Amino acid sequence: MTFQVFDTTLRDGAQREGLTYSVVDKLAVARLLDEFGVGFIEGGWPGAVPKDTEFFRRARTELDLRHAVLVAFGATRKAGVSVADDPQVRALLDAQTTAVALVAKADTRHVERALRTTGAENLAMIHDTVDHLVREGRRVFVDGEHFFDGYRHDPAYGAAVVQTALAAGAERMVLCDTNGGMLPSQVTAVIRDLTDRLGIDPALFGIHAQNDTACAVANTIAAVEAGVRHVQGTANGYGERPGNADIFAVVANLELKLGMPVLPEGCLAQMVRVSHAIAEIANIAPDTHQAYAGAAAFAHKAGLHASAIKVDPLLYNHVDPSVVGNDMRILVTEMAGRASVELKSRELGLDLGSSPDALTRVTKRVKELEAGGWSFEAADASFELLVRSELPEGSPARPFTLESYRVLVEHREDGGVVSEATVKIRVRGERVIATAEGNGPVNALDEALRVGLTRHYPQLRDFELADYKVRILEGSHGTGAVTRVLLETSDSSGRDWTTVGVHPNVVEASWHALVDALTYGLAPTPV
Ligand SMILES: CC(=O)SCCNC(=O)CCNC(=O)[C@H](O)C(C)(C)COP(=O)(O)OP(=O)(O)OC[C@H]1O[C@@H](n2cnc3c(N)ncnc32)[C@H](O)[C@@H]1OP(=O)(O)O
Ligand SMILES: CC(=O)C(=O)O
Repeated sequence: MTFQVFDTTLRDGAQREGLTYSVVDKLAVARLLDEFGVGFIEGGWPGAVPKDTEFFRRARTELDLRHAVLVAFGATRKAGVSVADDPQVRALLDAQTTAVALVAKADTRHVERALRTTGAENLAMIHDTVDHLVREGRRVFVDGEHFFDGYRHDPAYGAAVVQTALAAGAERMVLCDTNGGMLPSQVTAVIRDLTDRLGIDPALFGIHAQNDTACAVANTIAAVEAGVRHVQGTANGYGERPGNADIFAVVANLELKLGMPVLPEGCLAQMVRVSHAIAEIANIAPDTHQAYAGAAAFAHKAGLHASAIKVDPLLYNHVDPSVVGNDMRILVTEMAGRASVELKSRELGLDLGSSPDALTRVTKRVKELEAGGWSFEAADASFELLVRSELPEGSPARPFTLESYRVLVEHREDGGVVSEATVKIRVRGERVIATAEGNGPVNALDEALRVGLTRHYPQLRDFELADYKVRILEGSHGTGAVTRVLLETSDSSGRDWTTVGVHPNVVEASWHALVDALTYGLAPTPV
């Protein structure tokens, strides 16, 4: 039976607190999911959510999906109502998708207490709705809500729901862990028991796992190992409460661990791009530590890791990062050894391997500086300048030498606060005194330096201070607190680079980061 990858980013994913898609967002996410190669995209609940009705209307002309089938989601008919007269069911047909997913109650406690009807009427609701939609030419998937809880409570009723849905023509019966409370062993036990009880192929089942025990991906994989051949999930695990099974981790595990080619050729490598693009649309910062797709998924900090990676990257990576479109990164911190520093330098295009003394000096220097509060992990440009200073060719010359700087903060009677900075510097043999105002001391210093330097370095006009982060670090070993500043600079060519400065005084810490930023950015040979 064909394996089905069913994405519900636009339905269950949209149930995440704080996430709201516009119709245009939904169309863009659907295109991305299609590029990732999922087989089904559940677009929302037409008739219940006006935006979803509109999404399906526009999808008809604006989406040209290559891999995926669009699915409209809704509920079984209401109790005591004829299916043909149920406006929600009508709305599902009006969405004009080839496939429909129906949520159906599968737990007697929900039937009796939430639906306030009988088990027999709920089975009739399932039968009538599936039958009606199939007769209207739809492929129908039935999501058995609270299936696992319900089955553990009353297995005979859970089995009756499955039989009813499949007999009425449902293509797959999706077993839902709606409250997300299952563990993998419990998922396996229910599927085995259900399969034995009904004597049917578990490939007819699907799995939809919420993540309340942080086991959604594991539960999904357990279901597949028990024979299920339809998996549901969402991009980056977005969803109701803690979320849903992360479709990226599910698919990568299936392809790379279980050897099941569930995506079209070449699509797995789109993962990181698609994951980040969807995060961008959802306006949620990508989770750096997300398995497979996170920027830190293959980032190595420990010196011992790096020393083995130098021999063979796979010694410390569970898969080759490039198969999911990710990269391995070496982080240089206080935990670095010589191998980490050498590999990181190589990543930056510098050869420390043939200068063992320089390698030792840089490693020692990194450890000393990190002990004093510096952090090179996110400040590649400062690290690169440090490495270059130890190489025979030396670091790029500072674009100026400092005589002094001074910063004033003026609180004005009208409530305005203005900073003013004066720098006295030597640029190419010339003494320059420059003054500028800014909205803060660092901005004023940056402006004053630009005033003083731009005549000699016109490209400075193109530099932009993109981000500025300050962290106060507790003093250790009896020293006072220090301030660490991370400065991100960018230019119009798309280059961006981060520098670090540390000092008890925040302005001086910022100054160090600023000087590194200009030195790096103005280096004659781009570094
Ligand atoms: C497990 C899941 O996450 S499934 C997805 C859930 N998603 C959503 O709920 C998002 C969209 N929902 C909505 O916009 C609204 O809840 C609507 C339009 C569906 C319903 O709104 P309302 O008519 O105001 O009803 P309300 O939300 O209060 O209650 C749901 C109704 O559906 C009924 N219902 C619940 N589950 C089912 C089901 N599986 N099959 C049929 N009817 C159901 C309830 O009994 C209740 O009926 P009642 O109004 O006759 O008591
Ligand atoms: C259908 C669904 O989202 C659930 O049961 O969790």
